[in-house]
Amino acid sequence: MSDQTRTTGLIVALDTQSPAQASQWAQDVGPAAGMLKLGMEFAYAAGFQAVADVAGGRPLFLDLKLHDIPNTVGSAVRALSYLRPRMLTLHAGGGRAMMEAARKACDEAFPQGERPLLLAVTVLTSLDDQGLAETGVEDGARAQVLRLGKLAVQSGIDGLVCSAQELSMLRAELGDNPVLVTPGIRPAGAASGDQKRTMTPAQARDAGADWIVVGRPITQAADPAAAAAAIAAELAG
Ligand SMILES: O=c1ccn([C@@H]2O[C@H](COP(=O)(O)O)[C@@H](O)[C@H]2O)c(=O)[nH]1
Repeated sequence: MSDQTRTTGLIVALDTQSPAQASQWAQDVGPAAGMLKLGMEFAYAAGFQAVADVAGGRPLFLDLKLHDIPNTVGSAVRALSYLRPRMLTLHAGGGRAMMEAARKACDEAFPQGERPLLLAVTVLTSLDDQGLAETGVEDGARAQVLRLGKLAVQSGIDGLVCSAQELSMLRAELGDNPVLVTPGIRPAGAASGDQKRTMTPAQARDAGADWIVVGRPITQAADPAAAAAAIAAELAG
């Protein structure tokens, strides 16, 4: 069922170790990308000054998936505050105290009205039920996403990273407020690669995504600009 009041934006994942390549992709995708995502691969290889340079003032989704003891995660959030990301990720599996520490650090370290949205990663989209069972979670991805999603919201987290397959369940259980961001998006016919819980851009939009995250289907396309424009058009259609 399509939610006519919600608009779904495109976040492009700039997964590379090269600042020149990331900048080129950022330029290629232009305004089709409502946000640019830079994560572990880029930050570890190129450094955080390069993160700021590539974002260049455009809205930054800093996808570092923080996961450590509360004191360390809180300190990391404070240390990252100079980058002024629009969204910042941490793992919900770090637990209530860790998520509360991240939220407290955000409230203290960012100027009023400028704190990033904190997003909790529930179950990675590269995991199916079988892969998740190997980690000891035996009642499936949907149950775990809902459990962690509820915990994250109770802990002061603004939104969730989940697969589009869980969107309708989360909207029914948690309502309109949490910002729901879905990677694992594949246009019809695109290779899934290591992603297990996938949906198309239009399916994710209709299920209630605020943002979809797309990397390789854009960055590895022969024409990244055209690939991004096609996905933006699918979302708008
Ligand atoms: O559960 C998650 C959380 C984050 N990601 C990130 O999204 C992109 C997806 O890239 P594709 O090339 O479109 O598969 C990537 O940067 C991941 O780190 C995710 O895929 N799943």
